[in-house]
Amino acid sequence: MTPAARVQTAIEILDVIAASARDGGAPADAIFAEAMRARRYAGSKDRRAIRGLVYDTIRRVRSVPASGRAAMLALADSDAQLAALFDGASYGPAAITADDPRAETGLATPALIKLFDPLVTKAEHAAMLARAPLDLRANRLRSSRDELAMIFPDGEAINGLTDGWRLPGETAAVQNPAYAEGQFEVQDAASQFAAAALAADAGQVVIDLCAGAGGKTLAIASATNDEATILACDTNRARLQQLAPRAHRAGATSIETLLLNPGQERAMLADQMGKADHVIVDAPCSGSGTWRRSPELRWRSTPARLDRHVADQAKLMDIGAALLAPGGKLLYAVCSIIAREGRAQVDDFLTRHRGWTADTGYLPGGIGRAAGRGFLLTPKHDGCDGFFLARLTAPC
Ligand SMILES: C[S@@+](CC[C@H](N)C(=O)[O-])C[C@H]1O[C@@H](n2cnc3c(N)ncnc32)[C@H](O)[C@@H]1O
Repeated sequence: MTPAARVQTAIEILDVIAASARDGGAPADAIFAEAMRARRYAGSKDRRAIRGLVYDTIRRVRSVPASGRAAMLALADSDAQLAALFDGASYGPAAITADDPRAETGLATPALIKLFDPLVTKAEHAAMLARAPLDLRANRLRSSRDELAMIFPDGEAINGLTDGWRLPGETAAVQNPAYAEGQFEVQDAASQFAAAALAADAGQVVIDLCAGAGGKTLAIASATNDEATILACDTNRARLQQLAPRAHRAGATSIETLLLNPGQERAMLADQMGKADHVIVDAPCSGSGTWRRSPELRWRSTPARLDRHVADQAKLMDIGAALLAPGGKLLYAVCSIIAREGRAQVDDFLTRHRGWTADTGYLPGGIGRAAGRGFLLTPKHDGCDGFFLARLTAPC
């Protein structure tokens, strides 16, 4: 493909990504993969170049653009070589005209930035879109961080994490046979801190209320030497179904799964009420802490979607609280830096639930900053995804 044809292809893919972001459809990665399947004539160099153009554009444009072309032109405005490819050649983009619209650039819209936690000042913004490293978590049931260090000598330990091993972002770690052998999982440091903050012990009952594909469930099984009783729940069948093969690979046998029907969570969990030692609510959220990995989430953010997340989070925290035995611990976690999903959510919970207390001291020294009655981790301060955590103790 000519360089101009690659640009035009990237524009067409961006059109689909933008439409999907507006409608809440498939994520950018899936759209890109599908677009490449449909263009078998594109070689690996073409694919790499197109991917670079698509993601550089998404990083540059702050909200869903009117068109792929308007988005690409916003990138071309700061790249003369790219702008020169808009020359009207066949298969390339049409020449730039005086009234060609541009998408707006930046981290996020001013309205969205206003919703950030006060700790997320302007000095934090650049890191929120910087390229992320690849973090691994050694599975103690099959391996150790020292073994990962031998397999991936280019990596480094992660401050505060016994099992974490950090690699350059482009490392194809999952192609290493050690992955199929269950020696490690790919898991951002923030999620590893969250699972460790639960501090569950062997013999205890743990409920992971929003287990998804089980990232944190597996970390808990590893940390408890597979000797806790873990119930992993989710309303998303496709995600939850991924947990059994992952647990098998990891050698974890202490996990049961329960697919919940939305709206019937309490009834379906009736047998478990008041019994758990620990509940983790890793709630659905804006994902605003993960923009460096999924920059197109900025394009998906709307006030209505945020309102829905905030309502779901409150509901799930209340269910989590009801599942706990007296004195049990609720770990609330969201990969978000938006105050309504973090500190404000916890304040509201503590207003609704008298007698509960907010814990401290569950993060390693130097990790996270107090954000109300929880803690906020950010890419700049902590070198991981943006994450809000709060550990709350039920009255005895
Ligand atoms: C942030 S993700 C969880 C990620 C997962 N814990 C991990 O570590 O990989 C949030 C999950 O909440 C689930 N969810 C949404 N509403 C739910 C509900 N009412 N009950 C249980 N799970 C729900 C979503 O399907 C999604 O998998």
